[in-house]
Amino acid sequence: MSETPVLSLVDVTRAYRSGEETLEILRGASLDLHPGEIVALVAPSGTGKSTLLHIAGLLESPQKGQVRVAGNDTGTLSDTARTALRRDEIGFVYQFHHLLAEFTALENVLLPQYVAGVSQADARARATGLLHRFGLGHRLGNLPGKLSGGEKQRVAIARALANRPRLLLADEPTGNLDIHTSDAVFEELLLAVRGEGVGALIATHNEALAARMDRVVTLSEGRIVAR
Ligand SMILES: Nc1ncnc2c1ncn2[C@@H]1O[C@H](COP(=O)(O)OP(=O)(O)OP(=O)(O)O)[C@@H](O)[C@H]1O
Repeated sequence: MSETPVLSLVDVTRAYRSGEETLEILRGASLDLHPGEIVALVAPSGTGKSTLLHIAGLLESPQKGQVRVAGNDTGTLSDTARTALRRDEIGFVYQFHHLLAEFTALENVLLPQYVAGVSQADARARATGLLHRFGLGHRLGNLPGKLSGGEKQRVAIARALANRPRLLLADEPTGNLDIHTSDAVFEELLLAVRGEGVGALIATHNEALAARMDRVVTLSEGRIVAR
C-alpha cells in the first residue's frame, strides 16, 4: 500500500524495572497500520498490549525505536506538538468508560472538540450526529450515572471519534460488558470505525470479535507477529 500509515511502529523497545529485575516487555515491536484498516491485538495477559497501546497513543515513550502517527515522527516533536497530534489524530477507548461524571453524555462528546477549537455549532452537530448513530439520541442530557454500562461505553466511543481522528486505539473496549451487550457495542464500534475510515488497533481477549477485524496480530517475545 502506498498510503502513509496512520501508525508506524519501528523496532520499539520498552522495559520496566521490577525490584532487581528488568522486564523487557517490548523488544523490537514493529507494525504498520494503514488508513481504514482494523487490526486486532490478541495476546496473553501481561505480554504488553496496554504498554504497546500507550506507546502508540503517545502516552508513554519507547526507550528505542520510532513511533510515527499520520506520518509524523513523534520522537522529534515538542511536548506541545505531541499533545496537539494526540488530540487531533488519536482517539482512545478504554475498558472503563472514563466519562466525566458531572457532564452529560452530549457534553462529554462536546468537550474534546472545544479543546481542539471546534466552533460550538460544529461541535454540537458532530456530537449529536455521533450519539444518534449510537442510538443515544434520547440520552443526550443524561449524566453518565443515569446510563447503562453499554450506553456509557457508546458515549465513550462517540467521544473518541468526535475530533475525527485518523487513528483509534482501544484497550478491551467492551471487556467490561456482558456478552450480549459487548457484541452489540462492538458491532456498532466496527460500523462507526469503518464508516469514518479510521485506522484502528483494538486489543481484545475475545477471539470471535477479533475474527471480525481485517487482521489479527499477537505479541511474541516482545515483537508483533501476524497470527
Ligand atoms: N509502569 C510499569 N512499571 C513496571 N512494570 C510495568 C509497568 N507497566 C506495565 N508493567 C509490566 O509490564 C507487563 C506488561 O503489562 P501490560 O499492561 O502492557 O500487559 P497486557 O498485555 O496489557 O496485560 P492485560 O491483558 O492483563 O491487560 C506486565 O508484567 C506489567 O506488570
